[in-house]
Amino acid sequence: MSAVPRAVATTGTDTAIVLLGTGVVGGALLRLLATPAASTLYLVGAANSKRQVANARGLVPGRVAAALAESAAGRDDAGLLAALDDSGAAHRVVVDATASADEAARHADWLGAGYHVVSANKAATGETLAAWDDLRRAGRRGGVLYGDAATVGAGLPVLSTLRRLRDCGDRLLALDGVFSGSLSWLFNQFDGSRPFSALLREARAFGYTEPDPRLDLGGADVARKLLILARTAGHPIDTTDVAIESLVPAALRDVPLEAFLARVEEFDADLERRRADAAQRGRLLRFLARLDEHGRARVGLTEVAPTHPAARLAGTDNLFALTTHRYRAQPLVIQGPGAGPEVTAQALLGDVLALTAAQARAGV
Ligand SMILES: NC(=O)C1=CN([C@@H]2O[C@H](COP(=O)(O)OP(=O)(O)OC[C@H]3O[C@@H](n4cnc5c(N)ncnc54)[C@H](O)[C@@H]3O)[C@@H](O)[C@H]2O)C=CC1
Ligand SMILES: N[C@@H](CC=O)C(=O)O
Repeated sequence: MSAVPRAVATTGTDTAIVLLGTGVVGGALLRLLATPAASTLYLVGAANSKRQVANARGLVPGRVAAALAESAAGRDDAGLLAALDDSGAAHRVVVDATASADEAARHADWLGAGYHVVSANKAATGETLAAWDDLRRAGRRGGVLYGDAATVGAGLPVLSTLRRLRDCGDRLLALDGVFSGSLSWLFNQFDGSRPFSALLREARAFGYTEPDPRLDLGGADVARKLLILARTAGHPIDTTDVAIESLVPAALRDVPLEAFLARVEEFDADLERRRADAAQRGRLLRFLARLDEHGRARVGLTEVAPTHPAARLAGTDNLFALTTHRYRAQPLVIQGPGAGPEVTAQALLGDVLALTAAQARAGV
């Protein structure tokens, strides 16, 4: 068990956290928790899908992976929440770095019970409008905050910008761009020199894709981000309002993940044909998202000219073009890496630090 007594007693102003998910993003957050930037935080619990460790006096982030491997199998969120309660910390935070719909469905309960939630998991805010509304009500009831910076653009300052514009009375008119780091990377590389399937395997190895890459390739991950952005901007749109083009061949949509991963070559023929056809017209393929002035939303593969802003992205770059009432002659554009462990973990840490600071300012 990787527990060490904390060096000092709780001051009443510090922050205890439990971390759900110790994969690509959660693992990077554990590394960040060992840096001076996180010196006011202490980790009292961590879990993967099968095991958990908890100690109200604190865990050593660098020893969590080994402690999980040594622990008995079994998961129970109640044990992790008990560690938060027993910690005596002023601020108790659940960090969700899973892609689990079950954990996402618990966010509202945690908020209602007075735990702050910081999430990279989009399944809570990016699915039904009813779930979105529930979260907001629960946060108000519990008097706590919800950190969502990691859910869009892997922490690029998009949601914070939309909130600021909205606070100033500005209104989002349209939203355009590339909202997926993995799809950006894939189509930035896909020039016919290597099969799409080989690139997909590489993107997964880099940690850019969702645990199940069909969420990316099927457009659902981009649609979730579009919904989160639109709702944050005050447009109450629901999942059924987004037209989604899936790139996943019908035969691969419902097979188990392992079978899907063994058959990704089935993407190659169709995508290579689409790429070559576009190239003949002097155009490139990009996976774009758009919300127009009439509230119509679409995500899908689009042919763009080489001069299109999406054609000039590199790496995992995301691009968000926000056309608002006050930015209507030219959109406000935010661009930068939109996937990857370090930037996403930093977004989670930034949210934990920001909510602690906000509570301190409010005298909580
Ligand atoms: N990889 C990236 O660049 C980005 C990822 N995200 C989001 O971060 C989340 C995690 O992504 P990755 O770290 O890439 O996935 P991953 O597959 O590497 O890690 C997921 C982790 O969650 C754990 N897990 C699954 N169900 C759990 C449960 N019920 N309780 C506790 N742990 C559970 C798994 O055991 C694993 O440790 C996803 O929601 C993803 O959308 C967000 C922005 C960027
Ligand atoms: N799989 C996602 C990761 C970040 O949300 C993406 O590709 O953008």
